Amino acid sequence: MTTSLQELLAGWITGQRWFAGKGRAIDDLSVGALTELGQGDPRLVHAIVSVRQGERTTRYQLPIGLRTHLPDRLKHVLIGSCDWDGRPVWAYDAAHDASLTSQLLTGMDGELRVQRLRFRKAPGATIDTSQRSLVLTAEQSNTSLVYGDKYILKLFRQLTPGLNPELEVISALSAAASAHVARPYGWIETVLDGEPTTLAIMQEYLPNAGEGWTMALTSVRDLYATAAGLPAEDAGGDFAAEAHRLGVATAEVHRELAAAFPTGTIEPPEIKRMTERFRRRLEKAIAEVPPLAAHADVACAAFDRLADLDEQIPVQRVHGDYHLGQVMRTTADWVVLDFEGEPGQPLAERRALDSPLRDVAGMLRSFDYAARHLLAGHPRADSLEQRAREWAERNRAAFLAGYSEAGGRIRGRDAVLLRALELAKAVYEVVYEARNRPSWVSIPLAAFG
Ligand SMILES: Nc1ncnc2c1ncn2[C@@H]1O[C@H](COP(=O)(O)OP(=O)(O)O)[C@@H](O)[C@H]1O
Ligand SMILES: O=P(O)(O)O[C@H]1O[C@H](CO)[C@@H](O[C@H]2O[C@H](CO)[C@@H](O)[C@H](O)[C@H]2O)[C@H](O)[C@H]1O
Repeated sequence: MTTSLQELLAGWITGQRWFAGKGRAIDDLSVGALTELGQGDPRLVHAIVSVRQGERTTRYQLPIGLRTHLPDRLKHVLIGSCDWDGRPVWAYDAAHDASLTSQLLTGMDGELRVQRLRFRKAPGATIDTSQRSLVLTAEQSNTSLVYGDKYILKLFRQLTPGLNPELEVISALSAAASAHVARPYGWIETVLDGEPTTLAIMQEYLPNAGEGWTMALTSVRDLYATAAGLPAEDAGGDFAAEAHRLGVATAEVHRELAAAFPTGTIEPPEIKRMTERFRRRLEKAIAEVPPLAAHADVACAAFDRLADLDEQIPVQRVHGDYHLGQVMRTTADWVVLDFEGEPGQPLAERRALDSPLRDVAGMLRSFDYAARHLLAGHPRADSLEQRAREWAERNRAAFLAGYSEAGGRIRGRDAVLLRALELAKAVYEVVYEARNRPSWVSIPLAAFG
């Protein structure tokens, strides 16, 4: 008896890093759309599957490879054996097969349409279809393929109907000649629930760039290793000049976003509603992570002060999930990645206008994270606490100075909004860490001190 592709997928999908419903049984897996992207051997098939677990149904995108003979190099991504067109074949995760992923490049270059799949090329782009792909090992909720040193293609695994905010933003900023985004080359889309839905985005790959988070940690490590008493500015690997430059880049990105998309203001009654939302999230977070209760008064005091703010707040499109892991330093400047907004939020919310200070708050929190995350389990944690504080303060101040000097607005009572946004982000982080990295919960908890 042969196993159906459906049965194979149900057994395989739960073990994938990007599968969001780990730990819960699958009640049903159905293949919603199956598109053959070729006829040969190997052959590429694009599947969209719906996975029902209890009340929740989630759709995932799967590029599946089919071969009659499976080479050793693909055995680690085997899904199983099934019948296809009356013949037994091996099915495997095609993201790892460069001889099949090249079809994604040629598809975009030729603006291919197959059934409901539509391959698109960015205006004015030329795609070099000879590039071969490798899967990025740090894959998390999505799968990224790097083609040579030219392109990076992000395949969204979990699908949400609608235009992806990332594509919308990088297309607009790239058209406005921004120095702070990696230019788009193409994308793949389909229609889900009647809405055009982005399946993958291909951007320029930044081959010699350093990740902001890694660079910041290198600096923190240097400071920890420096003799006590030596000020941060005299320790090797000081990051403050980079933090300042990042502040400048952030203000420029905000200016570009404000020029490319609508802007507005929110009035005091809406500000009150916003603080009520913050309070509700705090209550839910406390129910999930009880140690947060000890800090509730600090957060509530900040939210109260915001609720009393009797002035308008300017709003515009923002990044929405801004932190050091989302920025890369090229030899020329800082480049911002991943304009997708906060994962897990509905698309409408992720595209909604917001205060640019929300991004500023996100990055300020990230400096605190970088300073403290090496403390967990460190034998000299107590004595290094002061150094961590010093590093965070120095880089937060440099970032804010760069942001203001480049025209980013932080004046008057903006500090009240910034503080409330920082603590709202810390509440989000407490829940995020409790779910994903429980040993890190102490980092956002320290934000309420
Ligand atoms: N244009 C790029 N050039 C080089 N590396 C990139 C580029 N875009 C992303 N990366 C690398 O891929 C990682 C994940 O990218 P990101 O867009 O944040 O994906 P995810 O949504 O899965 O977190 C980044 O941290 C970075 O190391
Ligand atoms: O996966 P994304 O990059 O979209 O963002 C999520 O994961 C981030 C962690 O990787 C998380 O950020 C938190 O940890 C960072 C260090 O790893 C730190 O710099 C951030 O300040 C902190 O919020 C992010 O919140 C989450 O949405």
